[in-house]
Amino acid sequence: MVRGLAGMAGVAQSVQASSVGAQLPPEFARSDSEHDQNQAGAAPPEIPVIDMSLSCYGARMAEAAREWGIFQVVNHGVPPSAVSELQRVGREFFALPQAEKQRYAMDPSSGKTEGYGSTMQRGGNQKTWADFLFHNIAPPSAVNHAVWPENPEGYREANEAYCGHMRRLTRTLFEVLSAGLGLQEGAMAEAFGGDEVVFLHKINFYPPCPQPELALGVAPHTDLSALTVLVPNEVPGLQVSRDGRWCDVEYMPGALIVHIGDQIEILSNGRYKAVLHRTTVSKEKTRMSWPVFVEPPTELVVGPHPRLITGECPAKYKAMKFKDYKYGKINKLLQ
Ligand SMILES: O=C(O)CCC(=O)C(=O)O
Ligand SMILES: [Fe+2]
Repeated sequence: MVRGLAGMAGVAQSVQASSVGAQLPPEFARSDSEHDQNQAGAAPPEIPVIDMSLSCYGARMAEAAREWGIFQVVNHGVPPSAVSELQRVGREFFALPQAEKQRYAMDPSSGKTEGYGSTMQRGGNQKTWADFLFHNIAPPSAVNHAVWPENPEGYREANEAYCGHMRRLTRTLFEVLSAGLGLQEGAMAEAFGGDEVVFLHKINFYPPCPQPELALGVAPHTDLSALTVLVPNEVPGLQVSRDGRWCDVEYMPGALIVHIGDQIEILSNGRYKAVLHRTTVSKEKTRMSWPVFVEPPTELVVGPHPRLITGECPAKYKAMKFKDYKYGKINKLLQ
């Protein structure tokens, strides 16, 4: 499995600034192995949609986490106004002049992993067609408001309001997914740090690309997080790998997309699967997405839950501090 990482090695130059020519600059071209594996024939299977207002949704959600590692949720309780306000401030931030966005530039080489940047992946040889903004939104001890944009107006309020909804939704997802493993409802929340669980907000901005069939917005990867809750805009592009083919995630107005990340796969000792995914880009349209990565605090050790290690099913993963896992994955030392 390719275990790349979305968007950690940032460079200040923006993709938006590169998107003027008729041809794709060569450093953005996909490698051969990432060209479409879609075969002709049967229609690809559809990503599960879970209606959280139904009484029996828990079993379906657990099944989706086992079989797919991704699902969409509807009737999730996050008000549409909170989502549209989050999208508005994100759109308006990316519409600001380059110099203003640059004030928030990230610089991972000096330890500044939050802020604005462009993705450069796989040893820096291949760029992906995306600009982004990263910052923590919770808990308060992990938040640095200096990297939150001052403009547009309402940016902070929109992020804080959305964060409250993410905390509530995540609590429910953790409970349901714990129960699906035969664990106590509170097991997952506790294993990922209780009130100290970290919410990292990212905004992805994929401008129109002159040769979209040659480029990718985000290269194939699984998320480092425990889970990720993502709002897309209406432009399709997210794909997940299933039985050797890439399946499109259909845009469903009002739905949120939940990815199982590496930490839940590890905690569940492989019963739930972190989803391998990537994004394609469009020739005419700007795609945007707003993922919130729900992560353990950096010093917390995550490993398979003791109740899920048995004689028949020994531990499949090494327990380690989240910061060591992150470092290892970013530097491709794992696997
Ligand atoms: O834009 C998307 O839909 C997915 C982005 C993604 O996978 C990521 O930022 O980790
Ligand atoms: Fe991702």
